[in-house]
Amino acid sequence: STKLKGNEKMMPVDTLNHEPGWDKEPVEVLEIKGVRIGEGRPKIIASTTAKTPEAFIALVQDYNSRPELQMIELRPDYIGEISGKEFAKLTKQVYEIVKNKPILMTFRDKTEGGGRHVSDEYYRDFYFDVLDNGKIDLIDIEMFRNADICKQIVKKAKEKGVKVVMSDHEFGWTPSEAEIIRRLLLQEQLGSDILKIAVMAHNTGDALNLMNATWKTRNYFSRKPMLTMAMGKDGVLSRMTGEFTGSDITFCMVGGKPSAPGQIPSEEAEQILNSIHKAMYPVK
Ligand SMILES: O=C1C[C@@](O)(C(=O)O)C[C@@H](O)[C@@H]1O
Repeated sequence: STKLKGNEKMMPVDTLNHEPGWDKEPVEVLEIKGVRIGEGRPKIIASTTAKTPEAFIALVQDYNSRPELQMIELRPDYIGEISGKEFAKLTKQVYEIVKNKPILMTFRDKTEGGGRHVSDEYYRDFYFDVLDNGKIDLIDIEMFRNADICKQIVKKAKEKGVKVVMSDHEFGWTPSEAEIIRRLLLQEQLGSDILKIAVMAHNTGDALNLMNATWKTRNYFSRKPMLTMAMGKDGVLSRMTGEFTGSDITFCMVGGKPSAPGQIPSEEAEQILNSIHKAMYPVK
C-alpha cells in the first residue's frame, strides 16, 4: 500500500519505513538464573561428551568452574545405555553443583549427530522420566520425531516449568533459506521458547543461507530467542555472528573435544564475541 507524506512522493508503507506503531516488537528475552537469552552478545554453551556417569559429573564440575561458559548442555546419549530414571538422578546432582548456569538437557539421536539411536517412544519415556524425577531448566526436543510425541513432551515440559528448545539438525546439507525459516516458525507454532536449527555447510553460500534465514526470522517473523548454526569448516563464522543475525546462543568446545564439527574453543570464542560486541557498541 502507499501513503502520501507531506509533499514527498508516494511512499510504500511497510515495516521498513518505521511507521509509528508498525515497528517489530523486540525479542522476548528469556531470563534463566540471571542469564538473559536474547539480549546482548550470544551466550556460550558447551555440551558434555563424557561416556560414564562418573566422568560426566567430573566434566560438569569442570564446566561449572569455567567463567566463560554461561550455559551447559547435558548429553545422556553419550553415556552408554543409561536409563531415564538413572539420568534424572544425575541431573539432580548437576543442579547441586551448578547454581548460576542454565542447564539444557538434550538426548541427541544418532541420526541427528548424537551418540545413540532410540525409538520415538523410548525418547518420550526417557524425557518424561527426567521431567518427572530430575531437575533441568531447558529441554531440547527434535522437531521431526513423531509429531504427537513431540507435542506430548512439549506439554509435559510446560507443566513442569521447563523451557522448550525445539531443534532440527541437517547433518548432510543446508536447506534453502525459505525452508530454514519455515522450520523455525513451525517450532514457534509448536510452543518452542527458543528456536533452533543446525545445518551442515559445504560452502560459504550454505553458511550465508543459514545466517540470512536467521536474520530474516529475527527481523521480520519472530520475537523468540534463537540458536542457529552452520556446522563444518564452512560454517565456523556463523557461530560467531549471532549478534548480527539473531542467534542468541553459540555452542563451543572445551578441552579440545567438540560435540559437532566447527566449534571454536570456549575461551577464544569469549574473546571474539566480546570484541565484536565492543566494536558494535563502543563505550563512549
Ligand atoms: O544441537 C546442537 C548443536 C551442535 O550440533 C553444534 O553444531 O554445535 C552441538 C550439539 O551438542 C548440540 O546439541
